[in-house]
Amino acid sequence: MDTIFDMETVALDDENSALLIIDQTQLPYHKEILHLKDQESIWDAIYLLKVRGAPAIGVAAGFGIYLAAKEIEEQDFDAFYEKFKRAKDYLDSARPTAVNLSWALNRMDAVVLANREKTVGQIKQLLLAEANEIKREDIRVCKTIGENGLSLLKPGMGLLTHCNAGQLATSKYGTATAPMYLGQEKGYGFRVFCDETRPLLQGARLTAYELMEAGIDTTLLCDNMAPSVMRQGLVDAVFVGCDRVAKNGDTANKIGTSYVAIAAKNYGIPFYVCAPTSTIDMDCESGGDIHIELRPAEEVTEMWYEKRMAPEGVKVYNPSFDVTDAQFITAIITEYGIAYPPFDVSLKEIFEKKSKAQND
Ligand SMILES: CSC[C@@H](O)[C@@H](O)C(=O)COP(=O)(O)O
Repeated sequence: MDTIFDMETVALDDENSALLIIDQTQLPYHKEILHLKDQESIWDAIYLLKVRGAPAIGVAAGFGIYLAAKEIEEQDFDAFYEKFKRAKDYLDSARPTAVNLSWALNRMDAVVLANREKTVGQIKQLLLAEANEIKREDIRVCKTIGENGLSLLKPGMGLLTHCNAGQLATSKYGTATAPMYLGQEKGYGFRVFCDETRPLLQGARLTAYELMEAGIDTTLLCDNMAPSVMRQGLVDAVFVGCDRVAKNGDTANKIGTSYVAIAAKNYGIPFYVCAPTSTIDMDCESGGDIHIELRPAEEVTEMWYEKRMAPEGVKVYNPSFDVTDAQFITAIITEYGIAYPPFDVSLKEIFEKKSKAQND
């Protein structure tokens, strides 16, 4: 168990009824696998960002709700479903912004409802199969996003990313990092700048760590440095992940993403959002409808310091995400192709392509 690539971000130990995750709050210095056996610890792991990143949260939710279902003793469908629904709503409340959490739980719910004529034992087996499929799909989807993203790049380019939309935020490859990893395999020699991403430093602790483990030329930036390196001509393209993309292309991602997008537009640098279709919410009209998670003040004032840094009693505003307006986004890279503005048209086409592929 040497590098992050030998470990799985999220896995199921069915025999011992446990969800296994790498504790991301301990990285990069401690590689610890947590064995989560009850719903409260799974909820906590999501809320406390031990498992994080939209796709990885979705995979964890799939396995998590399967484990909850497995524990339900009732054999009568209605009694089983009542408890299942309660467990689903509970997990769904762990974090509000990444749509993959409710997307995965709704997918599992649909399996239960479509099989109400079967025995509860059979339904549990179908839930296991669906949770495994959510994970397998995530791996396939990230690889295809990587190939689509790489088609836009040339060897030797300078790339910039914000937050962690890497292997640790997904089951494999990541989304924004997938073109970087695939490029590395082909000897593209990218130079990657990663923003530290305050307040939780996912860029410094996680992205820098995983890119370096893959042997990629990595430079860490404080969050206020991106415009400076862009002005010096060191950045040819920006790649970021996302937590929810609205129908019009407005995109919620980790706080700070929107200012990177605004700076990129100012310097004429393409700004790409890497989005599995599971993260595109066609029921959400625009960024204004996205629920932005507010997190505890201590993450800003205390968490990364030996003693409290900010004055006692200061008011703190700590939103976890911001919305990048569609006008600053050059393209949205999905597993079904690359969507260009106007996004209300191109995203619709992406979903038409998806439903055609699923029906063929
Ligand atoms: C492929 S992960 C995409 C996003 O989920 C990621 O960039 C991000 O914003 C994660 O936020 P986090 O609060 O760490 O879960």
